[in-house]
Amino acid sequence: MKERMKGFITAVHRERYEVKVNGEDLYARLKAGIYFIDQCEEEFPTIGDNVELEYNPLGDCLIIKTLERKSAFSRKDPDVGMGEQIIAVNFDYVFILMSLNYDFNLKRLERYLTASWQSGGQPVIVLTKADIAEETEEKLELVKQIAMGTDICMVSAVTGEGMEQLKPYLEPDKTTVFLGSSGVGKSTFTNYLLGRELMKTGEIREDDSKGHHTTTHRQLFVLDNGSRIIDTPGMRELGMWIVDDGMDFSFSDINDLIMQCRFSNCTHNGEPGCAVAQAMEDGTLTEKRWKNYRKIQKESKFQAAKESRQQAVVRKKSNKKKQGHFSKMNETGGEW
Ligand SMILES: Nc1nc2c(ncn2[C@@H]2O[C@H](COP(=O)(O)OP(=O)(O)OP(=O)(O)O)[C@@H](O)[C@H]2O)c(=O)[nH]1
Ligand SMILES: [Zn+2]
Repeated sequence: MKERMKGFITAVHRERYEVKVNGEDLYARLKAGIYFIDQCEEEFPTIGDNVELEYNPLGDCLIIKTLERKSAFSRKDPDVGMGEQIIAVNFDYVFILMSLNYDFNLKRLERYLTASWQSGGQPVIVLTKADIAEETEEKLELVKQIAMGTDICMVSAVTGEGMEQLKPYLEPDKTTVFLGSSGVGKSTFTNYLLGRELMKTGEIREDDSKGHHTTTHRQLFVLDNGSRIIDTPGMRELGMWIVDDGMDFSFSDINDLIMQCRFSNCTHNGEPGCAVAQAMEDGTLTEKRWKNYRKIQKESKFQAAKESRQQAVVRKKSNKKKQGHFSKMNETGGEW
């Protein structure tokens, strides 16, 4: 019997995982007989996952089980039918970043809050760019009205003001993810917390199967006190998705109903076998909630269309400045 151990995934490469096992960094692979079989019951591990593995003193360990997650952000993945794409797991806090100027949008904040509560993590509202904000008192009042008890911090990554308010969350062994639209200052904020240039230190050199070096971006950062930050590209996209199809997060009960309608193109206006109508009849769905769903759905479509137009403009501008360079996109993000 091989020795079994528990580990924590700190990085995901193409086929290998970096795992912390009893304080030691090891490489691991998925055990094929468990993960690559038809009807595999294990979730594929991702950064932040706790796993069980078979220790191999001579080479890569073998991951045999993905342990239960205490929190997760996922998204329905259109490429895998009904499948789900896991974005981040096992975080304690979700910092919802919103800037106090261009990005200030209460509807969106509401959506981020709902998504955060549903993820199992605890949201904390972080209002960024306090150094250049105007009408801060008024805005803070508005945020308080929808925050419903969620802590609110106002910070600047440029002057450092307000940062001490985040200390109670950024504790050793706690994990935080950031949620927010492009340009709110996530990179600047992460750099501030790390106290160094992320782009310079965040790169991993990896040998691919043909011996070429590839560079990927590190996605789990450990602050000096041992507190962890997960920063995956998926978390960045999630911000946009929540605004796009916020429905998937806030109204999962209604989504489940809609999937049960007899006709896949049911408009829920009296068709036979409509699960929405049925639920309203049994009283499991109130008319008020249904109306609210319809209303937000309409707004979210409108908002998504507006944002994709804005994004297109920003992209065009930044491509002109520098052919699609990523860091340039970050900078232009702050201009609108
Ligand atoms: N004045 C001021 N500017 C800031 C602050 N934080 C970020 N910025 C600026 O805002 C712009 C966008 O910041 P980023 O950190 O790149 O934003 P981001 O959220 O990482 O953007 P994406 O990478 O597109 O998701 C940059 O020009 C930053 O210099 C702040 O606290 N105060
Ligand atoms: Zn229906």
